[in-house]
Amino acid sequence: MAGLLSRFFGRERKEASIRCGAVVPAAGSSSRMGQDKLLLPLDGTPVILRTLRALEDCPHIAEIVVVTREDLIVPISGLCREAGLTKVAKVIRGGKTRTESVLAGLGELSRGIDLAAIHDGARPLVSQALLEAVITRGAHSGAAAPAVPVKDTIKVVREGVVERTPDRSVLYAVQTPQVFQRDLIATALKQALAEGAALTDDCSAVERLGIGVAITQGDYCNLKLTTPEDIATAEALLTWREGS
Ligand SMILES: Nc1ccn([C@@H]2O[C@H](COP(=O)(O)OP(=O)(O)OP(=O)(O)O)[C@@H](O)[C@H]2O)c(=O)n1
Ligand SMILES: C[C@](O)(CO)[C@H](O)COP(=O)(O)O
Repeated sequence: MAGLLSRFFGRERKEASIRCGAVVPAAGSSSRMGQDKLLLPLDGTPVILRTLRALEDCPHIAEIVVVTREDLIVPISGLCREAGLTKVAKVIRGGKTRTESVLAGLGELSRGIDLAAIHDGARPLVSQALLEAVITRGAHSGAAAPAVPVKDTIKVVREGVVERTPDRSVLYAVQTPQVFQRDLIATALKQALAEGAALTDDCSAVERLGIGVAITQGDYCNLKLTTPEDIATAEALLTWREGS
């Protein structure tokens, strides 16, 4: 493990020199939303455009690779062009699973970019403060993710019956972007794929290697649009943020 850590985290970085590539998985099927969520207008602006604008505005991000479905390549490329986004280098086809989509995107980042921020296309409300914190931490520690403490009491339920109630004080809901040394996350995801592990986030691949992921402060506003009521929540959050 010490060998792995020194191989991936060996070099100290200075904040000024951070050059991060963003990979945006956007190749999902929106099955829980019931309609294609990435092109849905949120206060008049398509979800994916809000997500990409937030990444474009972050000074640490040098380039963006969007990974999407075949049928969305043209519409998303068009939106980026019309909006004048200059950091979106490629819009490519994704895979059957999120892990495959992320791996495809990592492979398309330019040579010389050795830090990757993986951010869901479906998280359009990510703030500049959150991006700054997690990218800086990822650059220093090799693996970082934003998270928020869970607010509800969580139950482990099997066959409709509560099995146990985990201690809430150690439970966090993890968000994106998740930021990693590029070789580390590529190696971790390839290994997870080869071993047939079904992952719901990218940190899990790194955790499987026994490597710690640092947690930075997440934001309850950085919600992932998953089910229909999330759209109404996101619209309300936008209005609330503009007023504050
Ligand atoms: N094969 C896949 C599956 C998901 N994603 C992306 O991963 C992010 C998080 O996934 P989720 O919100 O679950 O999106 P969907 O997979 O579209 O949703 P669902 O599971 O309800 O179908 C989304 O931006 C989604 O487009 C991807 O790039 N490739
Ligand atoms: C990566 C993620 O957004 C972290 O919260 C989340 O795990 C994606 O999960 P989903 O099953 O694709 O909704």
